[in-house]
Amino acid sequence: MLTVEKIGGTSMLQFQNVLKDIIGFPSSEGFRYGRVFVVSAYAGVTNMLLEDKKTKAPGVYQRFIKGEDYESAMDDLLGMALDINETFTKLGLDSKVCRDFLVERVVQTKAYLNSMEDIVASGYVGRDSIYSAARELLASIGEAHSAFNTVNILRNNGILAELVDLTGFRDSKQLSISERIEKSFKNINPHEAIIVATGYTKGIEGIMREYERGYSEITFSKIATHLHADEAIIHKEYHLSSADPKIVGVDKAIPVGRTNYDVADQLADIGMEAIHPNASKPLEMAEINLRIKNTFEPNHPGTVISNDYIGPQAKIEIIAGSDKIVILEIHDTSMVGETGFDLEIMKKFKKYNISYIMKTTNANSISLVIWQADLAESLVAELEAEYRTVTVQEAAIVCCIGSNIAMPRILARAANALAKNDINIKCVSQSLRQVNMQFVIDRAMYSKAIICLNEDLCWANHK
Ligand SMILES: Nc1ncnc2c1ncn2[C@@H]1O[C@H](COP(=O)(O)OP(=O)(O)O)[C@@H](O)[C@H]1O
Ligand SMILES: N[C@@H](CC(=O)OP(=O)(O)O)C(=O)O
Repeated sequence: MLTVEKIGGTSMLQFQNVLKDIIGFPSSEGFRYGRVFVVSAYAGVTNMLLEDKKTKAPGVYQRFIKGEDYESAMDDLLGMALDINETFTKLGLDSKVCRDFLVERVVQTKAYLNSMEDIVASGYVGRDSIYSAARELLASIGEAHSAFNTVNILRNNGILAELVDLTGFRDSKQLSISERIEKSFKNINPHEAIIVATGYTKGIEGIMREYERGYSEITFSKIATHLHADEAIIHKEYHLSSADPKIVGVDKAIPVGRTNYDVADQLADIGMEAIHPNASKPLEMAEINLRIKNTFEPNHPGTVISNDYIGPQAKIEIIAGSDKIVILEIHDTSMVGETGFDLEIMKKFKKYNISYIMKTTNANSISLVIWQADLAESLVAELEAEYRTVTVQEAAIVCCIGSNIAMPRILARAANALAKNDINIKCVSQSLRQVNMQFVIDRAMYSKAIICLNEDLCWANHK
């Protein structure tokens, strides 16, 4: 049995639970090797290195690119990381060894950043490529720190453990992410020791550049497919739940239990943060099941995502959505009966590299939901130049998703739940495959909509 398991940042901060309940001790029941752990940085560390994921408060990287004092931000980061280390000494972490490792990385990174600053000032090299290298370099410290500590704690508890450092810190070889993973695992036998790999992988394409935050799930999914794992497991702060526990409350968030990769695609499309949008596809293609477990409920089997699962009863499994979208509508009376009208609009979307989330159409209008971050004023101007009316509204999208929702009344129930709560549906869509009903609503109503849909479609059936 070989499993590849990712441990999220919030769980890493509670390492006593990871050690006792997830990894265990050689003397404890059920302990086994054959496990590769891919670890994220401790929660908060990447925020300090780059910028806060939610509030965007600047970290070292943002200060560096703005020409501000990044060195003291780096010192603060080091202080915070060493404080985290202190909390683990009672678990067996060797303060001196772990401190020396971290200090060396931080000192060397400062030196790299200083040189980069000089190169940018010289004007000989483009800023963007230097900044993007700095972002990669800084991000890698978070996972190097947590992976190094993990191996140190495991060894000090009599557990055989090997570090696979994918950050390539002093490695000048130009390898892609997949090549580095392949090379690093060449002489590793996961059945002889617990393997701990950094969630950050250095590669010529740049894991930050390609996948942005949450990238450790990309490393995880690439390792799982490379090693042909029997199962890929993500250990997280919450179960994969019927709705975001932070919105509906943990008591109303029902663990999904089982679902399929079709549902995972729907979640990826709206950027649902519980799984990185690009992580599940390679696992699906390799026919590896993905299990999402709650670190703090170790005996609960969690949720298994597989290729062919169809729920035995028709039900909504997940309510998800986003309040970071806009709806764009093209209305033109010349559209009716015209062939290829949509094609011209799509050519513009392709030119701007925009993938839409939802599309609905009638005789003379086409509505598209896209990420607000993708909306370019010049695209709107181009559309306005060609079509009668172009409307853009900031909005939110809520989706009711399930592997088996093809049943009468379900759409009516969802619409009714929104109506009862005075939430107007601006636009609606459901494809023939019937796995996802999508509603565009007023942005201010987003949380209320998630709460009432979860209550009426998931919680009411669960009680
Ligand atoms: N249906 C859902 N089930 C579980 N979590 C969800 C769901 N929808 C949104 N989330 C959010 O996803 C977040 C997980 O974020 P992430 O940064 O990946 O955590 P971790 O540090 O465990 O990797 C949680 O904070 C939670 O609020
Ligand atoms: N630490 C990185 C990578 C990651 O995947 O973290 P987490 O598993 O905590 O979302 C980040 O914050 O983006």
